[in-house]
Amino acid sequence: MAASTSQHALISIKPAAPAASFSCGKRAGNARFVSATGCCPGSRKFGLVCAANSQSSVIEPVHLPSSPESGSTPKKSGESALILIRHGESLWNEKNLFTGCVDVPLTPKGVNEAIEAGKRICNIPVDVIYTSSLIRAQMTAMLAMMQHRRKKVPIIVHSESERAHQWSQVYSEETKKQSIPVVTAWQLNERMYGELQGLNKQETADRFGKDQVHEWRRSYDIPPPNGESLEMCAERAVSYFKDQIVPQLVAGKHVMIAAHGNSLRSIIMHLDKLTSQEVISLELSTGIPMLYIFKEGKFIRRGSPAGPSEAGVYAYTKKLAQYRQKLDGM
Ligand SMILES: O=C(O)[C@H](O)COP(=O)(O)O
Repeated sequence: MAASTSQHALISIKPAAPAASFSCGKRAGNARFVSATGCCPGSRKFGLVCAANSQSSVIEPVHLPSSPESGSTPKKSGESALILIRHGESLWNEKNLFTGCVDVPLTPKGVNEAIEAGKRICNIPVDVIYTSSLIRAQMTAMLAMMQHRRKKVPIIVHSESERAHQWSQVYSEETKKQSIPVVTAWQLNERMYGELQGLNKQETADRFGKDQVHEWRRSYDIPPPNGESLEMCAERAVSYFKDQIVPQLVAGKHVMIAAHGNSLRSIIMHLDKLTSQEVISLELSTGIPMLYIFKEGKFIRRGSPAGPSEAGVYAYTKKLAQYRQKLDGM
């Protein structure tokens, strides 16, 4: 199997390994997730506190935005929207370099992708945004939200120190209603690509063989040299999703996650119950939003909203259609 690029498909399941068939909602086979048991040393590196210590920064955003009167989102509606978006093209995507946890910004094309992604989701409610601690995901989230018709202001929640937290408080309830908290979490970072970080993907394939490089890039449990496998990435990303993000959805909050090819692959693997064989073929394009509806404890995949007026998304759920009508009336 040739090393595949992840640039051309929204969320495509390619015919990869023999007998790997994809069916949405199929039970997981040998996919397994282990809860993170401690703080990643990387949390210090990124200047962020670990999940266990950052409860307030994650929980607090629930109080920040909106009430139904503010044109925001219905509470306890029994369903919530979950938007996943891989960051737009980065400078190292453009150069075809392994990036991992190296913190590089978007290219102009990536900026455009983020803006276009924002247009696709501009009618879908968002109450809280989660991004990784990396600038390419944060830029994508911000640029996308600039397109939203509700025109709320995304505000990064700073939790790196008590002072940063205190000094970024907002003292107007009205202003808070017009804001969307943006929670940054290292757990959503791209998989750490180890000694491949900074290497050219094509040159690496030429040197080590394309099968070896494909195994490093797409297998579930084989890590690149001194890096994280998808399984290791899932241990932190899926644990964070379950511990911090699912409670928001359960509380009726609509959530957007801007993250990375592999941290999102691990979350999608969990949501769609893909097996470790099936996930090999899962590819995510840069800057394409994907919508899930969380209802009665289940995640229903709705694909990618094709545009701001895509009928299917709004026809599918009454609540989204009502939200859209409200925006039309504003
Ligand atoms: O970290 C990277 O290089 C990319 O964001 C993802 O790379 P991959 O498609 O090789 O996993």
